[in-house]
Amino acid sequence: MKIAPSILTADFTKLKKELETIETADYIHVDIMDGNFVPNISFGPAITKQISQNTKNLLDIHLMVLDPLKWIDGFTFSNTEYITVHYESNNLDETIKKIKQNKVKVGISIKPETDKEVLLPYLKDIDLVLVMSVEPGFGGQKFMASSLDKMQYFSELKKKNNYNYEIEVDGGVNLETGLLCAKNGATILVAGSYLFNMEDRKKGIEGLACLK
Ligand SMILES: O=C(CO)[C@H](O)[C@H](O)COP(=O)(O)O
Ligand SMILES: [Fe+2]
Repeated sequence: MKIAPSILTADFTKLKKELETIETADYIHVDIMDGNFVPNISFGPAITKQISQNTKNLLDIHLMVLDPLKWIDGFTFSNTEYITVHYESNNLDETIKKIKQNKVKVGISIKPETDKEVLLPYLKDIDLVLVMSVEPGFGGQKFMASSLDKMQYFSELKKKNNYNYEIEVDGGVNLETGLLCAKNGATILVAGSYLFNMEDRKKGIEGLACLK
C-alpha cells in the first residue's frame, strides 16, 4: 500500500519540520480548495511551491476547484507526480489534455454522491482514480463506508481490462478504515488528521503501508 499524508492538517508555521516527519511516505497529498467548488479555501500555487521546494517527496495534487484548467500550470512543479481534478468541475476533457501536455500523471476524483459509472469513458486513459470517502472540503471527517463499493468496482474493472490506474482513497482514513480500503482494492491511502495527530508519524505511515 502506498501512503500520501495530506498536508492540510499540518502546522504551517513549521512547514519544513512537518514535511520531514512524513518523508518516508510515497507522496505528499496537497489539497487545493477555492471556496467555490467546496465551501472552504486552503492555499494556492505560492504555498504549494514552498512545499515543493522543501520536500524530496513527490506531490499528489488534489484540485477541488471549479475551473481547474486555469490552474494546471501553477501546480506543475518538477516533483508533481499527479494532478487530480474532479469529474464535477468544468472543462474536464480539456483539463486532462493540459495535464498530459505538462507531462504530469492524471487523476480524476468523484464526490461521494456521484455515480461511479460516469468515469467509465475515462478509465483507459488515466493514471489514478480518487475515491472520496468524505464530502470534499474539510479534513477530520468520518469515513463513509459507501465508498468501499466504488473501490471494489474500479479494482474489478482494472483487473478485467488490464487498466493501469491507481485507486486512491481520501477522507477519514485510519488503521481501521484503511484496512477496509485495502481489502476492497485501494492502492494509495491519503491520511491527514490520523497521521498529523500522531506523535510518531513514521510509525503511523509504516502501519498504514503494511495494510493489504
Ligand atoms: O481532500 C480532502 C478533504 O476534502 C483531504 O485530503 C482529506 O479530508 C484528508 O483529511 P483526513 O484524513 O483528515 O480526512
Ligand atoms: Fe484530498
